[in-house]
Amino acid sequence: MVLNPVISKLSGKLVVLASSSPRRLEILTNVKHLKTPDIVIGADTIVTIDGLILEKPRDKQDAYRMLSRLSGKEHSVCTGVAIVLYEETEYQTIDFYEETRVKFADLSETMLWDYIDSGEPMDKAGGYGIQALGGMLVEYIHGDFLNVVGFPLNRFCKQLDLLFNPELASNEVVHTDVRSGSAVPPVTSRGPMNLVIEKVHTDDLKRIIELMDGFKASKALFTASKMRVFDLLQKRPGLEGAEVARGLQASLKGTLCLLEACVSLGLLERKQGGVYENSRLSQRFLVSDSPSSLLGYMAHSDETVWKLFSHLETSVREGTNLQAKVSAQTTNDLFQVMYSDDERKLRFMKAMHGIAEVAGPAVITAFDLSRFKTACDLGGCTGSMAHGLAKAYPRMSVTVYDLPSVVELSGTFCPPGLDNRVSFVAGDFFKDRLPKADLYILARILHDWTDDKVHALLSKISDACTPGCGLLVSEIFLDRDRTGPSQGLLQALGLGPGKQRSAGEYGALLESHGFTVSHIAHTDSLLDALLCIKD
Ligand SMILES: C[S@@+](CC[C@H](N)C(=O)[O-])C[C@H]1O[C@@H](n2cnc3c(N)ncnc32)[C@H](O)[C@@H]1O
Repeated sequence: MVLNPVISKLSGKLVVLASSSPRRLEILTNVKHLKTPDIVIGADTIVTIDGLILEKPRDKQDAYRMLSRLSGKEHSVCTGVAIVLYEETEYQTIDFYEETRVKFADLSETMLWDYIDSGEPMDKAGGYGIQALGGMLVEYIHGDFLNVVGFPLNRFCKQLDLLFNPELASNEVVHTDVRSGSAVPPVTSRGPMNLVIEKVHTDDLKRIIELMDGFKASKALFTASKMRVFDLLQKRPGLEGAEVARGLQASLKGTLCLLEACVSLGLLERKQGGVYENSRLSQRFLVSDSPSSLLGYMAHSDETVWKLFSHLETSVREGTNLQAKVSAQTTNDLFQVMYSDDERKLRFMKAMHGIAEVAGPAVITAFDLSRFKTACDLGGCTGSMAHGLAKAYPRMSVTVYDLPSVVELSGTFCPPGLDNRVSFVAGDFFKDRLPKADLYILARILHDWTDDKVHALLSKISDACTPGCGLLVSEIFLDRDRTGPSQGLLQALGLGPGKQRSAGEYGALLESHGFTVSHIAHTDSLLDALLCIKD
């Protein structure tokens, strides 16, 4: 096909590219000169692999997750394009998508991080740009190269050809939607230019509103969880709104609003006949008897964290920690504050248990720990991680070490059958002698403490270790430049005296106590992990 005659159909017309992508703008402006307003072209590109859609990475960690998922595999790049053509009082829409298969080479950690640190992945679907540095990640492609860059020019021209030369239309399937101005009067009365909402603006607007409304979504989730909406619908799927209201002993109007909000958030589904069912998400995380239930974490977030965050401004202004703000206690030990109330303590333990059950398996299996025969999980709380370790490593015995008031309640969380290899020891890891072990674990411990306290604890662990002993640290690792992940940076806002750190910062602390970092794993789960060995 000779492209130029087709594309020249656009000259003399003002074409609005409804996309913020500079790459699409470049592809289109290279082939035509834009003048009068008649056509809007919208396009968006996604990358898909193993049934997952990868859009633009939120932050470096997200880019890392995407690129390591793509490493060594073939994936699809799909660009959807919509062309809206205005002619007098009518407009016509054509939409299509183009798919290109791309195979990535096996990427080393260094290559991945060098590429992420170049900053290139951040505004690109799938986290790479094939036209620039990202080209070095690619082994081969099948299909249109420009489609991977962001705009399938060849297919676009074919569609224009069909549009301007309909007599040449082949059997190709084109979705065309012609509407008359009289059918949609408000549209035509405003004129075509008013219809052009730049995608960049709508995306930005959506993002900012989403952030502003974040608290409403959280509170709707907390409330539905607290009122056991998901448990009710798990037991009795397919209830109507009025039946749910009766089951919850709540008002019909309020219940319907809550159910509809939950549908919009993907927590519930409304089926034919207007009945409600749990979505996959709520079946997995919001039902009490699910093994991955996060209801405990939800209650802690609602009852404790939510209240703390209502003091955020004061804490930022005064530099005080949020815990101290609400409790009026002078101690810097947030656990003394947290555990001063039994109900709050149990809620906290349930929260820790829920997260450990969900995120623990990725940490436990991030490295081969089979050479360690005894482990001690310092601050191991309910023993969730310890039971996971004992299950994953059948020759390992694990001691859970935590404060006496925690150990006295941890029995209620124990799964049956494994108790002989998991034991609990009560003590204070800053003051008391640590149990002997080949492997020590600090899961979500160090972020709660200042550097001084971290040094004190690491020094005790180092003294308890013989050469070859391991220490596994699991935390949310911040990116090297502290620009993400936001989950870690938001957690830092609610911390007491503690601090979020990068893997490099943890490594430096550990090395100052005679440990050598052996492996770092950025898991796809909530927590990352670092394994180091005593010199
Ligand atoms: C944030 S939680 C993490 C729990 C668990 N490691 C996990 O990942 O689910 C911190 C734990 O450290 C324990 N802890 C705090 N101070 C302690 C101390 N001085 N000695 C022993 N354990 C302590 C707390 O009781 C709590 O269980």
